[in-house]
Amino acid sequence: MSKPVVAIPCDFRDFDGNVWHVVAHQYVRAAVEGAGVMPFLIPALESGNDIEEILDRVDGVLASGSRSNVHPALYGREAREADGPFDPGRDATSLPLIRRALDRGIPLFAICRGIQELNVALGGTLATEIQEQPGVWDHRKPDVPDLDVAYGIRQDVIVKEGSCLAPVLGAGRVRVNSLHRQAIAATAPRLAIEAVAEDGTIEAVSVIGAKAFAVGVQWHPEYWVRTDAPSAGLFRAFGDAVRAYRESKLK
Ligand SMILES: N[C@@H](CCC(=O)NCCCC(=O)O)C(=O)O
Repeated sequence: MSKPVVAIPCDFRDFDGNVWHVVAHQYVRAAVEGAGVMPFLIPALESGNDIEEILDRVDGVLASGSRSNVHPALYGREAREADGPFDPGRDATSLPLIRRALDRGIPLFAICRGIQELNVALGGTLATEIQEQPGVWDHRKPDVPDLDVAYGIRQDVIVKEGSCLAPVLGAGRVRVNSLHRQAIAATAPRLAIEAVAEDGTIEAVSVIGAKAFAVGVQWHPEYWVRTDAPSAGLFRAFGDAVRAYRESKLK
């Protein structure tokens, strides 16, 4: 069987004097090495992407992290300068891709910005600058040049008994990394909370009644997929779901 294909929505980024459609290498590497799938990078177009045509051609969707934030207007809030940076092309691509993948039973794995997109796509809201809330830790990306340090594993999340993730990660404490300043505020009605941090931050969700694997995590399993067992387990589970979906299409 040829390798299954997974759509990864790009960011629209401005650097080196041009604008680019990009995905960070760690997500591509984890898709290839951790999930055993072929990545298909989707341009971050504010209009022009045919979501159904894309989904006709893939066996999974991987919504990656990004320093940009989902635009607050998408969850009914006024946008302030501090809520940025924004990426309307990413929003316009990723949110409909998530919604329609769920409708069509195409496996979905949403990471960091991805879990926030999943929550907003299904009607939830986000909180920003969560470290400013009483009792909430600083979950932001450490301001260091070394990515291994920035993505260093440094906090516990507690995986709920009986959750979708419990068979993959084990229920209870799991060590993860953390690089975010936003988080789920109001959880979308169709989402079940799978894991939380000790400060109450929602760290993982699953889609209630999903036809296939449909999980979002706030941390970054892609970064240590080669060496960290929980990270590898998540990508293996996603890859298995993608292969099962592809086989079901071939029947
Ligand atoms: N922008 C959102 C999501 C954070 C995220 O995806 N972080 C990974 C990228 C980190 C970086 O390169 O800066 C938030 O801040 O909550």
